[in-house]
Amino acid sequence: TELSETLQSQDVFDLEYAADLNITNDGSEVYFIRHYMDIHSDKKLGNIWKVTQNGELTPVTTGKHQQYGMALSPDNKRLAYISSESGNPQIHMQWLETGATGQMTNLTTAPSRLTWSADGKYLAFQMFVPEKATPPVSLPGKPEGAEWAEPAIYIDDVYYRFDGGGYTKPGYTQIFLLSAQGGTPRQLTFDEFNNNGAMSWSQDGKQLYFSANRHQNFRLEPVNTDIYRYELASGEISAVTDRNGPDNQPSVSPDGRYLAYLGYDDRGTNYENTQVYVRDLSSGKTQSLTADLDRSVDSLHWDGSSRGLYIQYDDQGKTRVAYQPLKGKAKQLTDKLGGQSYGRPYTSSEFDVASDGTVTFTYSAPDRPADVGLHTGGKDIQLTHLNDDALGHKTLAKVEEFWFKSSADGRDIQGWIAYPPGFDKDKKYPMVLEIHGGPVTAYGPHFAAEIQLYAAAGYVVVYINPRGSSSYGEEFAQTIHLNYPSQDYDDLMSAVDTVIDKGFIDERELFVTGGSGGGVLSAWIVGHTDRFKAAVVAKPVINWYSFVLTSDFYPYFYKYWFAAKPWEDLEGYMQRSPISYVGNVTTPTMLLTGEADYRTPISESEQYYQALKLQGVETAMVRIPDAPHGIYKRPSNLMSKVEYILWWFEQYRDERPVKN
Ligand SMILES: CSCC[C@H](NC=O)C(=O)N[C@@H](C)C(=O)N[C@@H](CO)C(=O)O
Repeated sequence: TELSETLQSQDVFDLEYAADLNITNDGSEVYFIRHYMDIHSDKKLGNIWKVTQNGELTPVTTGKHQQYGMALSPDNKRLAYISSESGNPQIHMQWLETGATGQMTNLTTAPSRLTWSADGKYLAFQMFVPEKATPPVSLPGKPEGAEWAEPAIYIDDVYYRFDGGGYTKPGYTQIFLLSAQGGTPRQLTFDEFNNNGAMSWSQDGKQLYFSANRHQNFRLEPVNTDIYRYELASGEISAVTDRNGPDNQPSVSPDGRYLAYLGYDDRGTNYENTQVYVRDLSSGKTQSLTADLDRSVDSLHWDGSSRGLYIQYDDQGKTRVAYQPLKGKAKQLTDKLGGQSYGRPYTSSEFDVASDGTVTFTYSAPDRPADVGLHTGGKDIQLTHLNDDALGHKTLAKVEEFWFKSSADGRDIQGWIAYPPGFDKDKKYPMVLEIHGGPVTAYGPHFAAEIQLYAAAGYVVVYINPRGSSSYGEEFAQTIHLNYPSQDYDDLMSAVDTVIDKGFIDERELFVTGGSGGGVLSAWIVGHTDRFKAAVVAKPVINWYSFVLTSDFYPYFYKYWFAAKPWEDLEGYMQRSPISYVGNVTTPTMLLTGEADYRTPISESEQYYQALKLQGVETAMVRIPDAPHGIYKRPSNLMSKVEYILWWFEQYRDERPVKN
């Protein structure tokens, strides 16, 4: 295969994908955000497009903007969305019959969660309301015009920085009401809670349901959200749910009788199945519809007749939509969802449903990021082909599923092999083992620029869902509760052995990389075996003690991933930390992390780098300036990541290019 016909790292700027799918009531049209990568700003931008059932595409908005958060009005005549075209994010509206568009707000911070009332007269939305920060100290004696250093920053909140959001400012997210005619939004909530979960109106418009964590100790009980009811007439807020555990995504049925929501009883483990609950709003009687599913439901939409719900959940690396009636068994509709996580092959998708039951969803294929798909008449139809222009003439890696037994206990584990373009089974290839993070997430047969680029460089790429991954049920995910890393290491090694046994891998040319939880496991691997020629450990946790005390979401991590606080169980923390095994490492190991990663802070990578230096192991550190945990979010950072990983591996290939 000619090199020009395979994927090159700069091609990531040509990728597009669909998001924010909104289907019209009659199912004839789907509005969606067509995301694209802007090579000048190095950012993902997006405009609204419309696609009909026969695949006819029309632009709805245009311009180099970030447009998102789209919500089609109940009568399908207007489209509300958030756009940054005036310089900062504002609510905009388009009247679809005339194409007239208006900026509806002049807000000082970014709006989110646009939610139409059933009569189309109002939009509820949320916005952060800053509070005045008064530093406890002010310096005396500054002469007029003097240029002193920036003032010291005083912090006293539990959450003082968030990955991807930077250092926090004092204040809370509040709920607002905007007339669909525009004008001044009215603030509905004022208290010292983040009223920031999903919202749903009662059908008569008198109440607004929302989810939030409004417990006094909410900062240290990070997953204990509940559903609340806001009375528009009085401003009164009352709790609808009250259990220990998350309750979110409230959704009132079209006939106004029921409230559906998602949640689980918090048993303090690393994972519980998220179930669908339905409450009869007059009797208060509540039932779980998915207690027997043994999968986590990620989203739901009511059937137009209020007789059941369409639900989305991950299953063995794929994402499904099923119809779950209020009484009786679920009916599977499609398993073709995915494609929104275009860097690595995580499950990531969304769907919407028309009144007649036509389902639109993000259509996944291993060789394309998310397109718009439709499920109608029992069939799946791919409505858009957003990347055929950029990728259609390229030879991409074929992705093949395989199952194998883990050497630890014979457990069945699922994985995928991505074959280099022009693959010949009679030749021997180098292998890259690529490991996902989470750790409770799932990879699947979805497009991933990183996997495709390693394959385009000539590697057979192997990725699996080791024990602890989601999409296989509660027992599988809980296997690593207080036990990570553990036999997931054996699962990974068994995958390598299984693929070697197929006969086309050069056993001397094994490489390993992984990010975040996958960084933990790749560092664990080099501390436990020397069978890999080189490794790249991306954005890892190296030392659980320091991770819990530097990561943004620390009240969660110490509580759900460990039996005690770090100082109460030093031995347990260190026994599970890759740093404890650095003395065994001989594999050349490079670190790669964003400097603004507040999830797995770069200090984790620095510890390993310095330890490897002290050990005399070949190492290097790649720091990506300003990049948060999601390194891939700026296309050039995704390019840097892949180019550095491939470069590091090439240094240790037998027939390698001359080292510069
Ligand atoms: C309820 S927060 C749990 C942590 C969170 N899990 C979801 O992915 C997380 O951020 N984990 C990181 C340590 C991690 O491994 N992230 C993965 C997957 O998102 C990554 O590849 O970045």
